[in-house]
Amino acid sequence: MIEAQGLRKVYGEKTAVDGVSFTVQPGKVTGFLGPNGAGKSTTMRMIMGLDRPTAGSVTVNGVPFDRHQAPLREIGALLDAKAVHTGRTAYNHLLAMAATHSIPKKRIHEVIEMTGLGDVARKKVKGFSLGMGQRLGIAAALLGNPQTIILDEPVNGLDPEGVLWVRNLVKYLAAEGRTVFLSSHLMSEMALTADHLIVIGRGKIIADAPIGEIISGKGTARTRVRTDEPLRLMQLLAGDGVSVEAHDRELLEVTGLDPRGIARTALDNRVMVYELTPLQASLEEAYMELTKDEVEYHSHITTGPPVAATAPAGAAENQAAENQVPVKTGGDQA
Ligand SMILES: Nc1ncnc2c1ncn2[C@@H]1O[C@H](COP(=O)(O)OP(=O)(O)OP(=O)(O)O)[C@@H](O)[C@H]1O
Repeated sequence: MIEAQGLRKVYGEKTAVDGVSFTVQPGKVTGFLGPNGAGKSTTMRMIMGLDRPTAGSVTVNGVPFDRHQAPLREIGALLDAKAVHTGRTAYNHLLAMAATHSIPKKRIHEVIEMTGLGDVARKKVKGFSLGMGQRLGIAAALLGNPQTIILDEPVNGLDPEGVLWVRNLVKYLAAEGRTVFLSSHLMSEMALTADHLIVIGRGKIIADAPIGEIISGKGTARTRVRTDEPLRLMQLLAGDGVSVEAHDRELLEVTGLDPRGIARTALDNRVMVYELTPLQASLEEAYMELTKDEVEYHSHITTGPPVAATAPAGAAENQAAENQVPVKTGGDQA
């Protein structure tokens, strides 16, 4: 378990982490999300005793990292895959780490096998690809068979097989009752991997909840509707807080009204509907909504969106249906 209490880190004028408190529970994969510069790496470094907090405290399995007699056996971390002596072979890198904790050679072979490094274990690290370096970092994190594992961007540079492997590995480790804390900017991957999320923005915790709660609490629920009178239904549904997009001649996507409300309107007006599918918001949408005011480094989109057609109720639908172009209509339009 990882427990942070009022954890704060100030670098000169910059408050990187602003008094955060959270608990990372065993038996779950906890994702750590936040925009660039939000304070994720600084928090992870403080957990690992690599940065001293300006205020507050953080413990790993009940004890601050630097008070553990054998820290590698308590917590394993991949923070920077490049922080390796590149003149050493992968095996010797692990051997040097193992020697500090009297970890037997058998365990080195186990983690090499587990991380798929068997063929390159005797090769010098300086020739390693990004993905091989990540695998070695994960091998090092697992070396002491620790109860708690922290991985900062573990899938960075991994091929699809490697991404799947990390996903299954962290789920397996959590299922064994270990504490797994990982960061990633890949929302789709996080959605498949994490049970719980902690979201940080500008050094402060902005969400700490099970992933399902975060998605349902922030994303906007939509409903896919199939009907043979899309234009009529579009006009009937559009109103205050309801927007409707036409996707093709028969398909609408409705935001702001639940399937029952859509069915009621269709029935009252004798419009036949032959599909009503609730669409769950994605983690990416929920995350963007959560962090929209917390992003320090904004991108500026210079090209327009691929689909530009938006219109008030009744205006552009005919054109859209003809062209089979998505078009929005409804009360939330400007
Ligand atoms: N050693 C340092 N000296 C000064 N400022 C620092 C230092 N380390 C981090 N910072 C600043 O603290 C803030 C938080 O940085 P941190 O690396 O923890 O963010 P992050 O969430 O990990 O970002 P990213 O997703 O880009 O890796 C940033 O504004 C960063 O510039």
